Amino acid sequence: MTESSSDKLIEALRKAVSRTSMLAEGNDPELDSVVRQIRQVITKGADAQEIQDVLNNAEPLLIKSDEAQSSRAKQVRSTLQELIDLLEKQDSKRVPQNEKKELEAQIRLHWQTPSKWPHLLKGFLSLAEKTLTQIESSQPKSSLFRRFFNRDLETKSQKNDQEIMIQISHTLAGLMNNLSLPSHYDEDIVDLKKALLGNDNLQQLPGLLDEAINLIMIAIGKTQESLTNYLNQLNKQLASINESISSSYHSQKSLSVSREGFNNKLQKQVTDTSQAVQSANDLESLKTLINNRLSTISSTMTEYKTQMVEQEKHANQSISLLKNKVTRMEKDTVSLRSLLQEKLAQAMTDSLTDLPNRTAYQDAILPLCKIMQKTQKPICLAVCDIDHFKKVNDTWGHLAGDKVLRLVPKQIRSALLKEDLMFRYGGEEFVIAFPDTTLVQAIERAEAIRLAVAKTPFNMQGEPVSISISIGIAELHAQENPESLFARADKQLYMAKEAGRNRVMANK
Ligand SMILES: Nc1nc2c(ncn2[C@@H]2O[C@H](COP(=O)(O)OP(=O)(O)OP(=O)(O)O)[C@@H](O)[C@H]2O)c(=O)[nH]1
Repeated sequence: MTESSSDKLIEALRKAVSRTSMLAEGNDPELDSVVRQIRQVITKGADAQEIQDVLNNAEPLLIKSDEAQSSRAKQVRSTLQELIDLLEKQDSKRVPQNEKKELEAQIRLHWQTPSKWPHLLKGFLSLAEKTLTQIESSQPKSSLFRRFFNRDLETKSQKNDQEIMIQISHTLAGLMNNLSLPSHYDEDIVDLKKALLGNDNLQQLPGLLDEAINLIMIAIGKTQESLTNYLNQLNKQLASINESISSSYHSQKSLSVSREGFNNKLQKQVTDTSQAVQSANDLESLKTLINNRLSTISSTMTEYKTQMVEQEKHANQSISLLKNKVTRMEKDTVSLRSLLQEKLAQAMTDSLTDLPNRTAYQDAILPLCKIMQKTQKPICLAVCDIDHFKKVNDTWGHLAGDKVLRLVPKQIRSALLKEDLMFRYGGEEFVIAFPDTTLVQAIERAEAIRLAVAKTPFNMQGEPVSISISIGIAELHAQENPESLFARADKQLYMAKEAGRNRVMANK
């Protein structure tokens, strides 16, 4: 995993966790589907960009849900306060002030924490009981507490009590409206609301209050279960980030000390987070804990990134130096190679005729013969020599001789196929290789060459001069080497000269 994608992933996870309280609720079907999507993306180990995209889509819903939760919390706070006020209305002197102040302090502290709502409601229940007990002891005949549990005859004070009870019931019913529970609890809520609103029996109030608390507990319980699953997945994600970084660290041994420190640090942070998640037991503290942990991990990552950027800078500088050196070396090699090729070509080329020279012949003839032998194709060699060339030099001068040496190969070439290879073997001697050519075909070709030269009108200092060539030919035998082939062809040339020149002789 690269640093930037790790950063992105950390950022995405941070965002996800900052919404943990909403993600865990699972009460809004629309939000539920988004939450499921987010979890799937995280569980399958998608990359940071994918997670980011899903979270971005979820953002408006999460904000909406966040606002809904905040308004529910406000509703809970005002409901509890209304319930306390109702008790006070009954008989302010009978409400135990210490307990009341304690309960109000608890409400101020915890009204925003859903997991504390049942606790706050129980606090109210206990305050109500204490208040009513005191009323009972001071008014034994018309005890509200007694009437709470035993149907009594209607009295003036009972009337008052019933009014208060109705108000309490309505207040609780209002709270039920705002209690966000999964849809399969809808029926329970409706039943409870009906019971609360239609209730004229004081005795049933504590039971209804308990039922309300139970429903809240169910909501909170579900939230905690979802949150625990979510955090477990999150924890696995953190461990996998750690593993990726750790394996990436191991694969780059050169960046040793700083990376080792970073790796240990990160590993410890992830382990700590894992342990802390296990031991945390309420939503709010889990949310804060994960946020803090991720923030620490994020800073470690940033620190690591800075170090890596620095190291990368150094590495880039070295690489760039190395690259320049290699480029220079490559350029040198290219120019050296072309110089070498040039020299080699020069060494292989005859400067007077521009034909491949004897060295080139020796380089080419062996592989050529081998290929022909291997493929069982015929190959013939012709050795050509200008007749009485010494006389040309002697009569017309060396420059005229050079001119003849340049013109004769051109005439020879005119009678060759493009596959045929011609070399200046030395002095006034040329060698021609006829690949894939039988002796009969080669003799025909040589005859054409001889004629082409003989027919060419050479002109020396304004005088027409006849030039001819003699040719000796041999065909390569199976297993024969090029030296032997040349020797047989050369022998035929000698015989052609002996026979009177301007002729082709072949070793049949
Ligand atoms: N102008 C010129 N003459 C060359 C060159 N190379 C070799 N020669 C001359 O070619 C001549 C070859 O002579 P010989 O081998 O005796 O040949 P030849 O007797 O004249 O003729 P044949 O008996 O028919 O082969 C010599 O005089 C060499 O000096 C060259 O590059 N330029």
